[in-house]
Amino acid sequence: MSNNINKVSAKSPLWDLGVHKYSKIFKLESGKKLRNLEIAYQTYGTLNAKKDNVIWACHALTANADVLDWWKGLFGAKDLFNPEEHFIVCANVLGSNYGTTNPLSVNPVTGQPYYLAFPEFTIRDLAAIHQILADHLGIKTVKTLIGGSLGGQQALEWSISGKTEIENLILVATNAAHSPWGIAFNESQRLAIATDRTFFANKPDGGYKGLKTARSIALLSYRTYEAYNETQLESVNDKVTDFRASSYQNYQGEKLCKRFNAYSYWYLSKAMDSHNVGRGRKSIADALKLVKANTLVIGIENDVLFPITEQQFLAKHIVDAQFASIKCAYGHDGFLIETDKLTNIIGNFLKENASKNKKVIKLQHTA
Ligand SMILES: CC(=O)SCCNC(=O)CCNC(=O)[C@H](O)C(C)(C)COP(=O)(O)OP(=O)(O)OC[C@H]1O[C@@H](n2cnc3c(N)ncnc32)[C@H](O)[C@@H]1OP(=O)(O)O
Ligand SMILES: N[C@@H](CCO)C(=O)O
Repeated sequence: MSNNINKVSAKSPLWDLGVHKYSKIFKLESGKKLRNLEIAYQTYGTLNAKKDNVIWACHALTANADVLDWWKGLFGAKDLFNPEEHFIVCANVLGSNYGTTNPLSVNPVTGQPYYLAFPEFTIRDLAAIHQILADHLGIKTVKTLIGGSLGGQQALEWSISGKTEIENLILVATNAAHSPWGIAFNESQRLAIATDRTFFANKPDGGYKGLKTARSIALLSYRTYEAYNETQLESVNDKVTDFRASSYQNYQGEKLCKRFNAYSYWYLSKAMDSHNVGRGRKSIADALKLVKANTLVIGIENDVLFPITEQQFLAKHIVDAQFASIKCAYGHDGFLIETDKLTNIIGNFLKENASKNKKVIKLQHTA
């Protein structure tokens, strides 16, 4: 975790730790139990007296709690979501190797790391853990909850649970249920990991080569044909081997292996597969009607992993939701990169809603 925790702690006496040790047993959606749950999180800025300036960010598959690092341009000192005005919270998700309880944590029952004995978990479990952290921090209202991709899945589930008041909900490049296409991509990545026999050896770098291949596969769903043409096209026509695109796939695979591990990747990709807001509820559309927040759904026009039809579906079924799309040659990963466009769209949406809310309050007052 980054040093920001200490910097923030020094400024704010309210948060002296970046890890919340949950004292109860955490019951997963599956019914399985997890003891000694630890939630690593980062906060930036100060919670105001009214406790109404909370911006809560949910991260995607391989990021961490340091949202000012991975979502720069949207989150930062001079950005739309800044610690001067807002109290920004970001929690590392269950299963991730950036501080929250994960497959390499010690299982208190055996005294050994879990590895593949870690229980499977769902997006709904991740949402329940955000709730635990909000309770711990004394947060009852979130001004703006935002997430992209797997982060958007969590934000949506948390909003549907209705346990914390969410004023504004921003869903980016995400969906109501993970698609057969998305699950197939994730399964292909897990197949790659499982072909690496070291994955079953229970050591921290187990499945390293498998993870490298998995990231290479995943990248094809995060980028586009155009993006590869733009960045990896050869400048000469006489090559028959050693292509730039090949080197790029290798590089990206290795880059992830240096900061992540195959066990976290395995479990988190399964959590993504589990996402379906309709599970145990009347239908997906009915579940979406439970969202009470002012909602903005943003899609990326050439996203092949979470196609824009999925965000249009969300916007159609969430009551009074607004929809916007952005163009980005990158495709899906554009949600991490196109921060100027996101700032513009989200900034306008929040301004509009602030004036709408003011109008409502004024009307109630004069009535
Ligand atoms: C501790 C941490 O880092 S955790 C937090 C960081 N990660 C996250 O938050 C997860 C989400 N982020 C991401 O998925 C990514 O960072 C993204 C999508 C935002 C950007 O992806 P990037 O990999 O930076 O961009 P892109 O796909 O353009 O690749 C550029 C990299 O590939 C390298 N590259 C480009 N072409 C080639 C090639 N032909 N051969 C080899 N390497 C190449 C570049 O040199 C560059 O390397 P660098 O990352 O070491 O600077
Ligand atoms: N590129 C993202 C996954 C896509 O949502 C990540 O590595 O977290």
